[in-house]
Amino acid sequence: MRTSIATVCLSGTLDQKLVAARAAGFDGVEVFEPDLIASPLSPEAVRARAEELGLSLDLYQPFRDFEGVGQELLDRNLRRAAAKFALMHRLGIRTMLLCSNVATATSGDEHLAAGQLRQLGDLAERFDVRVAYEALAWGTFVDSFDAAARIVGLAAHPRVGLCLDSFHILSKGHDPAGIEDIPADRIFFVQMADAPLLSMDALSWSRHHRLFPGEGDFDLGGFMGHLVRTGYDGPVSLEIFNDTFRQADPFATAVHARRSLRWLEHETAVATRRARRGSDEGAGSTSEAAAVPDEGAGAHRVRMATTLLPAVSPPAEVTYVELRTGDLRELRHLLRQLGFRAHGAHRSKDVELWSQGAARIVLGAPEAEQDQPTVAGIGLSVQDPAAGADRARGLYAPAVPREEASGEEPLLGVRAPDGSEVFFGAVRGAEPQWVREFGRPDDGDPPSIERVDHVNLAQPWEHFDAAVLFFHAVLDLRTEPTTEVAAPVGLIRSQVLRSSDGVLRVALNLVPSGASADAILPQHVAFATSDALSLARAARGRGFEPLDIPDNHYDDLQARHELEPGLLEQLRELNVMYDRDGVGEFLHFYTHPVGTVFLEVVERRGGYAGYGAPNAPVRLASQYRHRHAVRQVGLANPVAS
Ligand SMILES: O=C(O)c1ccc(O)c(O)c1
Ligand SMILES: [Mg+2]
Repeated sequence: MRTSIATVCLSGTLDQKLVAARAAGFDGVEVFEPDLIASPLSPEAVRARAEELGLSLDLYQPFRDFEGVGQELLDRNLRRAAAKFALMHRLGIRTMLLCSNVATATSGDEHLAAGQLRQLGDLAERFDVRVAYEALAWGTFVDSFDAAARIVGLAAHPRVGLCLDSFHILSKGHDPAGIEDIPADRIFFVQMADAPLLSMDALSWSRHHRLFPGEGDFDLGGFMGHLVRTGYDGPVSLEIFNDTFRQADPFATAVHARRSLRWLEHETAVATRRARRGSDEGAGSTSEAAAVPDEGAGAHRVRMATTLLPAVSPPAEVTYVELRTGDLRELRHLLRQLGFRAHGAHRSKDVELWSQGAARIVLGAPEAEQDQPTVAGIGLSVQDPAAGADRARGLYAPAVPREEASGEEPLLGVRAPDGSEVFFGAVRGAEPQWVREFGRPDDGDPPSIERVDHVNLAQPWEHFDAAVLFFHAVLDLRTEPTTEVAAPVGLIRSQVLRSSDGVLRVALNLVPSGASADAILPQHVAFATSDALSLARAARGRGFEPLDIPDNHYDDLQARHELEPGLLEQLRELNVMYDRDGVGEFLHFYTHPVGTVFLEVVERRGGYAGYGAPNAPVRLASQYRHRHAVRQVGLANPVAS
């Protein structure tokens, strides 16, 4: 699959955009006109730069408001087009994008538009270029790909074809299956964009909220399946108008973009194979060959070569979560109060292990000087660790180097966009083999915590969407609807992703921009228990002081849920929070924050599937007060050590 990216997706200068696109491995770019106009590089210099980098310049865009106009304006539009065709000639670009008219069209007559496009085609022929007509979702008369396809069909000019943009088609709810009726040689260009389902006007949605494939709500794998069945074999390009990516580092965004297309290529390979299942070929090979036999007259012919990624290795267990901080004393203290046992130090690495049931916390010092604790990594056991790591690396996730002394279990690590690590290890009986590389656990009460329930990772604004894509593409975690939580420092956007069986649940939180200095970064590990109240009581017996929850919360709970008085009093006494959904109940309590990290204990009763979202504002306000109080008295949290 040939890949391309519109320069509008990236921040920086035109030259930086070209270098970033190449560095991320794109084959080509779409030159967005404002980027060229603002550049000090001549068109010839841009062409030379692209050649030097080994990038093709696939498209010049956009040309606007051409068709459906009166004769006088048409003449002017043709002169305007001639100037741009001459410019394209200097750039060495063969295809121009023409957006359907949103401003000057006075007629919706498709024969009139087609005749005008035919004249544009004649002009394009003189400059040896071609025109790809794209229906914008907010076009005055032409706002659907089938209308654009009819007009292109009527124009019947070899230099006039279509640009298909998934956003304009899917945002309007149009059925992309109709793409299969378009002759492949009429599809000149394809732009892929994802987006969250929002209720707003299409123009604002398109200009500000597009996302890279795999990050939004559109079925782009299905879209691509229709596309490849036409026989289209041209570039598949990304055109993502998005306020965040316009500000983020272009090199990071380009890698992120490339990962999204690699994922989409895989989904396309899957969709193509699924459509052809039952036919004899394809089942075993990983490459969807370009030369699929023609299945007779009228049959769709797949020509695009798409390659599968190694299969997802679904997590069988979260084997550990790694926390790093310069001062481990407070975390040790909290773990002990919650009933964890210390295994002591690793035999060759500078980390220590704490465990309870199958919940394991690895504590270590930060890689670089850093005072705030962080959730630094997640360990997973999977059936095929090598395949899991290969898939991640196939999706451009950097490998994390790790040394193993002889006899130690190999773990394969990759780095997520925010720098945290995901390690793959083998599934082995009751306990991972590496546990024995630490000391034997000290004595303690029988475990009340069973395992890690979920991990909550704070994401800086520029990594949030990349992290969603990373966890979705690498581990096939599925997104749940995003929620917004009101905190004293601003609105926190939260996105939960989970494996189909719920073994791995990751909640990503978008830290409000500008709030970082004083914000409680919502980063934590939650442990599952079958009896939160007993655990809270036992912890209190070990001196544990939970995060204090205001009485108002309990009064509100009572009003909403009419709890049995006995339960309500226990919740209130132990600072345990409560929620209920259609199927079950949720009891949960928190430690106070240690810097930016805290711990949570959760009990899911009767299949409760959520995370206590209604309680999050209360919890965030308590954490904020705690932090504020700590600051005011200028003390670290009391530590008995
Ligand atoms: O928002 C726009 O104007 C615009 C321009 C060019 C495109 O390809 C597109 O999809 C939208
Ligand atoms: Mg477009």
